[in-house]
Formats: sequence, structure tokens, C-alpha cells
Amino acid sequence: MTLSTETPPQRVRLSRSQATALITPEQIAASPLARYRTLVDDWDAFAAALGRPLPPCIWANPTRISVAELADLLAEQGLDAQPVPGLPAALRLPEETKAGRNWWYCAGLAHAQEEVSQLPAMLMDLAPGQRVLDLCAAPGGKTAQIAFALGNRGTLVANDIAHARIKALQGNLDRLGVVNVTTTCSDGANWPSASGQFDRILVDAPCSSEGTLRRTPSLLPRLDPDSGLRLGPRQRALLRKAVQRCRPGGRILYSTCTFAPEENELVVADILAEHPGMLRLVPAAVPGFVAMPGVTHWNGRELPPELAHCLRIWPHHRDTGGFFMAILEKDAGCPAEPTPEPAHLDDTDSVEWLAGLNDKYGLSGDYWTGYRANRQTRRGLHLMAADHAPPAVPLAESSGLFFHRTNVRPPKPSTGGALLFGRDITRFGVSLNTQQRDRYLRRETFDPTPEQRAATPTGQIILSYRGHVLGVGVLHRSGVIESLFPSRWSGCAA
Ligand SMILES: C[S@@+](CC[C@H](N)C(=O)[O-])C[C@H]1O[C@@H](n2cnc3c(N)ncnc32)[C@H](O)[C@@H]1O
Repeated sequence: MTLSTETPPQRVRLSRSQATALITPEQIAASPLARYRTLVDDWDAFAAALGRPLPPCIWANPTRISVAELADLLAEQGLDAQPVPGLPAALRLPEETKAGRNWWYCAGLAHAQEEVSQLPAMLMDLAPGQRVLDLCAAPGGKTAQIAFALGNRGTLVANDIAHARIKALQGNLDRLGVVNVTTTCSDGANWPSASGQFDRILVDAPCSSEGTLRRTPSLLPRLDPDSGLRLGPRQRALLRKAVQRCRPGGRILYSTCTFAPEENELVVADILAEHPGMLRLVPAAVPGFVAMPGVTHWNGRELPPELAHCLRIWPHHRDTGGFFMAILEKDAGCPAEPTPEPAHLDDTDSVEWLAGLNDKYGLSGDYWTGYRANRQTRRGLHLMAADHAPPAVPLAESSGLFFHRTNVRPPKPSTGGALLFGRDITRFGVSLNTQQRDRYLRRETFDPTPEQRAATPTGQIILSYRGHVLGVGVLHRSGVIESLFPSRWSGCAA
């Protein structure tokens, strides 16, 4: 793709109310985005698309429900969910839908993620058995997709520099039942070599986020034509580290949600130039998705023609956000490092606790085959895939899913734990009706029906709705059911 130099950047001034309202083509034309006029094939369509709200999109959790079943369930609820060409697990929802406020979201049947954000995991050529690093992972939509592409087995390390964002990431992984992820909190640019090499690395880099304007119109007045100067060094440092930690023959996916060539092709071109003969750009394409090649000339700088192998998604082509991706492959002849010894995990008392859960909830004796339980905190046990091997460095925030709280009487499965094994219990399970479901998710106390009361012993119970587990509660001797649904998840009430 050949481009000429751009028009001089300008700052647009909008009041707060103007900024949160829908963006007009005139505002786009007066913003720093005007410098992309020479890149965009249809400027009017581009500017008009940025003024429309982004259609919400979800993907079905493959460990809990098929896309067709999820679409049927949404249809019964009056939601017209449409398949998305090119994204087999995705459903596009009607405009005003707040996915996270629905019971099926709390039950971990789906995850909300922009269509374009679902592409990196698809392009990473993932397969079970690979050791994978997600260097800038929070809040974890792509981490969860990668985890499932690996079969919820093996080792995926999800890192982010922001501790609070890792908490959000962990919440998403727990809700979805992901057991093959270790989270770490460190500067990805200084990621330690002692962690070993990885078959696949995702660098979903911090960027100026211009491509998310449809979701966050208030960004417009803050767009900065010099974002590349500010963010470029960090983006290069992260990508450089990924090259160092990639296994020979392995792949790195670099992605951003910005249009700025300074944060996209220019970063990739510099990293290619720094590693002569070591990296090749793999042509990127998504069947069923309209995308444009990477730019090869920008602002007077000519880039190697192979930069066209990158992929640019413009919002007006498929009514999406904007996105950029580049796939880098490391030469198979580069020196390989042995995989380091994994971290030591304490599983001394896990067998007794798992047996206790089997007894209480009537799970089969071999139920936990394929899992490994261990103690990472005094609060209780984590559960991970049996072959999950977290690196010893950097220090993990958490490995697997916190699933059983053992420092309370009686011990209590976490909501994430209940969501994981609750569908297989044969005792202490209660199936709720619609009113009870909503009261449970609002953390209210409610009465069981006479049939539920007669069929269930008092004590801790696992509650479900239409065969899908919602979480843990207590049936008290007084006859009421107390909700133990976590307060931080309670926005899910239908
Ligand atoms: C585009 S977001 C990642 C989105 C995420 N991959 C997802 O799909 O949910 C970029 C992330 O990079 C993180 N970040 C910024 N600088 C970083 C650094 N030096 N090392 C690691 N993470 C960093 C930010 O905290 C932010 O969460």
C-alpha cells in the first residue's frame, strides 16, 4: 500500500458532554485522525462509522455451551444474537445489550469482547501442548481465548504491569473456568530470561486506542498525534523482549487497537531491522474478514515491502473497531534454551480436601483426574490443569483458579470452583426458578419451594438455573436460602 505524507495534526477541543455524545464526521475531520485521510479508502464511510456505537459482541465458552445453544438461550430471552462471519464462536448482540448484566454471563457461559479483539488468538496458530506467554494480558479477554485454544491444559502465562487490572483478569478467568493460566505482575519489557522460551507470545501492546473510539467517544479530545513518540519506546521494548523469549520456530503476535503507523508498522519495521535474518513477517489474513495490508510508506519514510503482510482493520469495512496485527516468526535455527524447572507448589493436603468435596457433593472418585490442587495461600486451594507448569520466575500472582476456601467452617467452594464442578454434583444441588435466580444474583435471601425444601438437606448448597451453575448458597434450618454470590460479581443480576 502506497501512501503520501499526511496533513498536519491538529487537536480537537470538545466539551465533556460533546465528547461522550456520538462523534460527528466534522469532529473527526478536525481531529488528529485527519492525518489518516491518505490511508483510508473511503474517508466519509470511515468518519460515519466512528460516529456509530459499536455493536456488542460475545463469544461462547467452549467448556460450557455451544454457540448454537447460546444463541437459542438468548433468543428465548428475546435477544436476537447474530452469528459473526469469520468468528465461529462469536455472536453479535442488539445495540443496547449489557452482556455483563445477565445471568448467563455470571454463569460463565459467555465473554463480552469486541469482534476485532477476538482476532489475535485466531491468528496465533495455537495448539494444545504449546507454552504460551501473554505479555500485556489484562483484563484478559484474549488470555481466556488462548487458554481455551490450548484445550484449558498446559501452560499459559498472563502478565500485566497493572496490579488492579490483573485482579480483573483473574475474575474473568475464574468466571470462565480457566485452569491453565498463571498470572504475573511485572514490566513485560523486563520479563526475566529465567522464565524460559515460549512457543507463542502475544504482545497486545498499550497504545493510543484510537480504534476504540466507537466504544469510548470521550477519547476523541484526548487523541494525541504524537502518541507514537510517547508510546513507541515502550512498544518496541515489549516486542524486543518477546523476540528474546520466543522459541526458535515460534511466533509472536503484535497487536494494537490504534490506526497510528508510528505504533504499528514503524515499530514492527524497527524490530525486524534490529534482528537481521532472525525474524520473518508471516502474511496475516482472516478468512471472512475484510482487512487491509499494512502500510509501507508513511510520513516520508519508506518501509520494507513485507510490512504489507501486517493486517489493518478499519471500522467502516465490517462495522467494527479499528485494529492492527503483525505475526513474526523466529528463525528455527536460532539458539534454543531448555525449559526451566517449574515453580514448586505445595500439594501436601490437597488429596484430603478433594476427597471431602467428593463426599459432600457426590462426585465420582476419579473426578479430579486431569487436575492438580495445591495451596498458594492460607485461605485455601487452587486448582489447575494437571500439566500446568508455572515458571519459578517471575513470582506468580496466582496459578490456576482459587476454587476451595479451607480456612472457614465449613469449608466453602469459591464461586469459580462451584461453576467448574457444580454441574457434576449429585447431592446438595438446587435448581432455581427465574425469580429465585434473580434474588440469588442480587445476593438476597429467598424461600425454597416445598419440593426444593423436601429434596435438599440443610447446609451449603450449589445453585443452578436451567442446568447452568450460578454459585454457592446456604439452606438454613429456618428454611431460607442465603445467597453467597460474590458482591463484586453482583452486577450480573438479570
Ligand atoms: C491493550 S491492553 C491489553 C488488553 C488485553 N490483552 C485483553 O485482551 O484484555 C494493554 C495492557 O498492557 C498493560 N501494560 C502497559 N505497559 C506494560 C508493560 N510495560 N508490561 C506489561 N504490561 C503493560 C496495560 O496495563 C494494559 O492492561
